[in-house]
Amino acid sequence: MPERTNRAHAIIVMGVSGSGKSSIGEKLAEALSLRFIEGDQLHPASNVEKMSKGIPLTDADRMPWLDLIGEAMKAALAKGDGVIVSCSALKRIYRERLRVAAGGNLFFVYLEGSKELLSERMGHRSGHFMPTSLLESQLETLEVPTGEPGVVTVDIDDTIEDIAEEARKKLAPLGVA
Ligand SMILES: Nc1ncnc2c1ncn2[C@@H]1O[C@H](COP(=O)(O)OP(=O)(O)O)[C@@H](O)[C@H]1O
Ligand SMILES: O=C(O)[C@H](O)[C@@H](O)[C@H](O)[C@H](O)COP(=O)(O)O
Repeated sequence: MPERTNRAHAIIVMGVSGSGKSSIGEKLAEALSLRFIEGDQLHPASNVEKMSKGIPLTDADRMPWLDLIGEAMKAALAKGDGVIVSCSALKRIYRERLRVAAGGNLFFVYLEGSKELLSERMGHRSGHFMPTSLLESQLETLEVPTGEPGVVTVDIDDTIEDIAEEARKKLAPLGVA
């Protein structure tokens, strides 16, 4: 379990594509006065190209990307800054790698929602490289993090503001405020 202290924390807003990682991450960062990093922007070009073609990423594709996210969190924490990053973090081994990178000082906000709602939200998005056809493989790959240390789960069937507020309330007892 991450320590309860007043020091800077790293938070990853996680979930499958369309769950609202970018939207909630930005809102939560605003509420907690933390810097927000869009994890999608750290993907190597080859990953973006693959996803654009509707090809799911493999573990080998994701590892260099997770390491870049890990380095970004580590750099922020080293300066004493808290940071929020959006990252699908679908498997437990990915989350463990990210926890190690953040020196154990990492919390996850897991955005949980039905396939129908996720598909609807992905469908409404324009100009994004991720096709809705990849939702199926995202859901198959997802290992639900609920119950792991430092994880809070929030339901996405709400407004962006209320979801971010729910996440903030659930993080507060863990020492993240
Ligand atoms: N709670 C919400 N209510 C309504 N629309 C939402 C909500 N969360 C996200 N969206 C919209 O759904 C789409 C996917 O959200 P996004 O933040 O890009 O998700 P992700 O980063 O997980 O792929 C975007 O068009 C976004 O504006
Ligand atoms: O691990 C993965 O397969 C990808 O990282 C994926 O989960 C991620 O969601 C994409 O970057 C698409 O971006 P959005 O999540 O913003 O749709």
